[in-house]
Amino acid sequence: MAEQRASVELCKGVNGLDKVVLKEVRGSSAEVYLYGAQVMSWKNDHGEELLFVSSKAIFKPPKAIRGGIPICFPQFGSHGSLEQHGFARNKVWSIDTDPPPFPTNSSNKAFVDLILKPTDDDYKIWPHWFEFRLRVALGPGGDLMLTSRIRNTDSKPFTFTFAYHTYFSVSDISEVRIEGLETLDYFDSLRDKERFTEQGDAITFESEVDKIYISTPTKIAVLDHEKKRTFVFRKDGLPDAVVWNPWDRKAKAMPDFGDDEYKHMLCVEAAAVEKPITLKPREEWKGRQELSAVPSSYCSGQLDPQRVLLG
Ligand SMILES: O=P(O)(O)OC[C@H]1O[C@H](O)[C@H](O)[C@@H](O)[C@@H]1O
Repeated sequence: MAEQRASVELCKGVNGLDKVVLKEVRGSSAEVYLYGAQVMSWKNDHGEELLFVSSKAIFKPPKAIRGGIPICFPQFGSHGSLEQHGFARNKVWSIDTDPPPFPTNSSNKAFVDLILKPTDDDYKIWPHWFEFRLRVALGPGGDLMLTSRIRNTDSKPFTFTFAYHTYFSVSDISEVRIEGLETLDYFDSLRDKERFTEQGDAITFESEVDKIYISTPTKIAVLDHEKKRTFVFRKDGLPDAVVWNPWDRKAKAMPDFGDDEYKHMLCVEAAAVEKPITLKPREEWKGRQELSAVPSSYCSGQLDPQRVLLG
């Protein structure tokens, strides 16, 4: 049998938008659109889609695409004077053919490097020169790794907030719980961004949620009982975690989101919001999010969050 190789291919996606398709030896894959540097698909080695993309998503600039992993930069949400979630998700990025080296060995991964540099028009909106490099990599086991490196190429400092706005695909939101955020403080965006403390239990969903958990552990688990699947979420350089589900009322109000789709998605987002990041000239910041999807049979048919979180 011919040896399977990891592959990276540039091709056309919805509406002729450029996308890069990453494939790994055991069959997992990921798709990254140059529009927004947005991961729009992540499939395991059985070909099952792990990310949610709305059936009503609009693949047309200048609006951000509803689903996948949009990048919120240089502003998360409405925490500043820029448009909601900043402009990085509305820009066409380029393939970076000569990125500065990474300290880790990437020879056994399918990956692509993308870059965003501001134009003169962008500079008018946010008057700072920077280079934003994103590496999207798929590990041999199907793990999806996103690494952002943002460098200040200006002569004055700048400050930003950031999030990997990850839309997970779930069987039914009422069957899902998050482990790893209990007892933490959070800002509740539905209550004037006021600060509260989460109670001791795992987080479950029965109404709209829009919270920014502050200084979370680096590892979080999203357990989907019906699918018998656990997403394990690791992050680095991104102290906070946003959790969002619009529920029925807000779903109906969003033109690019189906009325019932809130049942099948959950956003959990590695973020830096509470303490904005400041970069001096020539300084670089790095923020990483790593996702894996583990079948529950991994734990002998039992979902054992302690093992998932500590393992
Ligand atoms: O509709 P968007 O601009 O993509 O934002 C979608 C959502 O993103 C985040 O999760 C925010 O916390 C929410 O407040 C916001 O509604």
